Amino acid sequence: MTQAEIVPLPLAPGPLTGEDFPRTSARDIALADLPNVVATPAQIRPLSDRTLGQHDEQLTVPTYDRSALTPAVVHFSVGGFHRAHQLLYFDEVAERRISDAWGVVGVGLHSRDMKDALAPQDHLYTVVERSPDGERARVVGVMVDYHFAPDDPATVLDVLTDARTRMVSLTITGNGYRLCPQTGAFDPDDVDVRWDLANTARPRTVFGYIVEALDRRRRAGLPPFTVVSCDNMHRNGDAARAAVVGFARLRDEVLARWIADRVAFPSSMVDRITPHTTPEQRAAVAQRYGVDDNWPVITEPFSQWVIEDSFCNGRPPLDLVGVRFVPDVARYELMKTRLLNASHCALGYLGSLAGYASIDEVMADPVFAAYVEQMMDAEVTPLLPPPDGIDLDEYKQSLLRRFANPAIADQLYRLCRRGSTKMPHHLLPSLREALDTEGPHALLTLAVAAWFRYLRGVDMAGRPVPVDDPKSDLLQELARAGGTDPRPLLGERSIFGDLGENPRFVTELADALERLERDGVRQTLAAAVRGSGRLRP
Ligand SMILES: NC(=O)c1ccc[n+]([C@@H]2O[C@H](COP(=O)([O-])OP(=O)(O)OC[C@H]3O[C@@H](n4cnc5c(N)ncnc54)[C@H](O)[C@@H]3O)[C@@H](O)[C@H]2O)c1
Ligand SMILES: O=P(O)(O)OC[C@@H](O)[C@@H](O)[C@H](O)[C@H](O)CO
Repeated sequence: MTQAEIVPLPLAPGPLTGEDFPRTSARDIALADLPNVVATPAQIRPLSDRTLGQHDEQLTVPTYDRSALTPAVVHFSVGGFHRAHQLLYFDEVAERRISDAWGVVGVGLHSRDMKDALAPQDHLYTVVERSPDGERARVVGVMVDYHFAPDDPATVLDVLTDARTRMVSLTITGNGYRLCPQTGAFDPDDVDVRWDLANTARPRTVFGYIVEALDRRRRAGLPPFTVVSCDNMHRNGDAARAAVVGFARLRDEVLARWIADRVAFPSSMVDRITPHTTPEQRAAVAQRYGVDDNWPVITEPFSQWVIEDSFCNGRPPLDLVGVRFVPDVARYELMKTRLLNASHCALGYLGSLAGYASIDEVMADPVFAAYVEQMMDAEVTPLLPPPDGIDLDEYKQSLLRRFANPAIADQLYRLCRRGSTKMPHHLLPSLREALDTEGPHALLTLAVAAWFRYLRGVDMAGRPVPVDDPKSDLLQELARAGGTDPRPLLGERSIFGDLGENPRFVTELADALERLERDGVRQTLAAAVRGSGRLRP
């Protein structure tokens, strides 16, 4: 294979450059045009410790001694995002010879797929960063082991109880916390929670594992580990604390108090848009880099991680590789979730109803691009706390560019999943605050209308759209029953709180639903943003 023209990778856009993933690693690679020459089947080699370095020269591989890594982090739910984000930072710590004390052990709870993919390749995998200008690929080596918990709960508990384990991190999705979105209370009646209380050595939930391991550590006189949530949720550290302590309380009040006093639950803001890997992308990675990776990850160049500086068993030296430790992460998290994640929800539902499949297609439509820019500027930004050194205009412009990145073609179905968890965290708070303060909110209301319409399971042309939500049965039934009357759905107080009792909002939402039905998505959006100067009449 030939070396394609190397062009320097622009740092991720926007004023937060200082916190972006560093580009100065010893084995840092430049963004390259896609190689023209592809590997022949004979040149494609499986990924393993033994074959490292036998792939295309553009594929950078770990240069550190993987066998020297100490397993210190246990991560629950290793999906695309964990592999594109947290593991890369830890990989960088090892690669720069900052420390070999922060190896990561992955744990899966629900599917054996990741174990089947990673175990045969010594837990190595490829991350490909793609931008419109090109891409670069890197093999990550910092994952030292992986367990599928239902196969071997005793081993997972042993690893968690091991004195070398100093941090446990989570990407278990918002639903995994079993907290009521409105009250924040832990659900003691969850069927898996009940199971875990009766089967402490064979838990099903993350909390069953964490609490049993903390109990064993307490009894053995070992210090606890820090629990770091990396899920997109408001104050995700508090959510993790509420769930862990809430679960422990159901077991043993003394243990619950020990956990509440001794365990640190820092909140974090995490950001890197990471779509699901498609079979075509896997094949392209094999052809371009000569590596047969069972499950590569495709992601964007931008990456950001801001963590509250609160650790109870040593802090990993992540500050040396671009992570920002701060006293309070709230303003970063609000900026990110209410601008990025809320926009993802809005564009996901509106774009899907209009027949689009990926967000770059949506952003290429000027009506949608103007809509989301206007929603962020006029309706969300005025409600955000003072940004403190962050240029919000630049930040929003960088979001528009990131959404429009055709090289990752982020799937709309991914953005539309779990609306019943995401809308209450990312979008409804802005809407509620705008209503309370008499602020503009027509575009946020349209996003809610689009979600309601999406829940009927078909787009505006009658084609099916996937409704992937833990509450899908109930929500779909209510959405279909209501039609353009939002009241049945708004009656779900666990999601909407008292929004359904605001007559003004109910009328506006009904009107938005009727307009979507009557005029279609594009025309409704165009009418809503016209006058902003962003869209010509
Ligand atoms: N993909 C991104 O762009 C991105 C960026 C920032 C944050 N995140 C967050 O990371 C989390 C995972 O996202 P992903 O993109 O890796 O998704 P993914 O679909 O690739 O992986 C999700 C993982 O979570 C597990 N999971 C699902 N429900 C669970 C539950 N109730 N309890 C425990 N585990 C559960 C799945 O088994 C899977 O391993 C989400 O909360 C997401 O908000 C994702
Ligand atoms: O992963 P979810 O389902 O919580 O949300 C979908 C996307 O909005 C999200 O994954 C973003 O891509 C991510 O938050 C970017 O950092």
